[in-house]
Amino acid sequence: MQLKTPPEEKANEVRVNDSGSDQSSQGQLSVRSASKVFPSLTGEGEVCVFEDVSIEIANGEFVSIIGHSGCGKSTLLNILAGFDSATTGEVLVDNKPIKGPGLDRMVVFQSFALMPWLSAFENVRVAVQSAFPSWSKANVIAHTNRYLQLMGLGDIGKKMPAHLSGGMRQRVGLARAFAVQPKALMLDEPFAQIDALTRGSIQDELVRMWDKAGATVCMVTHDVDEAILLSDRIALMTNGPNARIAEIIDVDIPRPRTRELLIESDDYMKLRARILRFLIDHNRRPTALDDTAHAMEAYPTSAIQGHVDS
Ligand SMILES: Nc1ncnc2c1ncn2[C@@H]1O[C@H](COP(=O)(O)OP(=O)(O)OP(=O)(O)O)[C@@H](O)[C@H]1O
Repeated sequence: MQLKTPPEEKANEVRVNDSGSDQSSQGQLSVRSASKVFPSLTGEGEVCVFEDVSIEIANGEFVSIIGHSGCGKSTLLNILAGFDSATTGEVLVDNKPIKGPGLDRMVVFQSFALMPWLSAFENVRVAVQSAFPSWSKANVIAHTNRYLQLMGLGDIGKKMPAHLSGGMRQRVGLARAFAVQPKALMLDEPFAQIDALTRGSIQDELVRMWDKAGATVCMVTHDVDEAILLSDRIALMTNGPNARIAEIIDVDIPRPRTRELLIESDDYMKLRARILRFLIDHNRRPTALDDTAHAMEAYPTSAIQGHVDS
């Protein structure tokens, strides 16, 4: 079985973009002893969502974060994206403090976040133009078309987001994110609103793009199978308030991974059981959900089963 290029090797690759200039694929993310405190929603006092969270994500690595609702996964992603800041601790990209959003870190949201007044093509083109202001118009258009095609969107560029399915919209979101050639990509439950069959093919496209682009990826998901299918490592968070990263698990399953191979794999089964056990043990309502059947319901198998069934 062929192994994917290791992250450290990918990190050393030099990509040549359409402008002809070299762009190294650096994108190391560091979260060091970070905490986040919000004013309480009741208006009284404060709530520490997570505390003492530390994780180093290497250049080109794909890391997923899993934990129960409210433990602060999206908050952590927002901090990495620069939309918010940690209350204490350090959050760095390539060893430099993150001070705000930037085109070196693109975010793909569950809700797609496309500009509804622009066509699919324009959504991507505008981002490419902002990222590479010195490029000629022809280069920007060619680059935009290339990424639309890579996501299987060659024919739909003129369509408006409202006229696209959820799967198509998310393909545009991913094309836009990768077209900017960011150092790091934050994915906030990117497939949550997409039906299981479409999800499988977009996940495949995501892996293909990621493998080509060499960007670091940090993804939040509730889907255990999706995390195992896509990730190099999976960080498991305890419940909030005061959530922490309890453990970070290596996914030592060779790439390329297919759903068919995964369901035959003992390593996959063991890993899946380990993560589900963690989630059951950390459930807020242990008596109501303390069996695997309920956990399977809460953490769907769609990423694997949906595709195999098709
Ligand atoms: N701006 C804010 N002000 C106050 N509290 C906030 C703010 N943003 C998030 N929170 C609180 O922080 C906690 C963590 O929210 P967050 O969305 O990061 O959790 P999550 O793990 O991503 O949850 P889910 O899986 O449901 O998306 C929640 O209790 C939420 O109410």
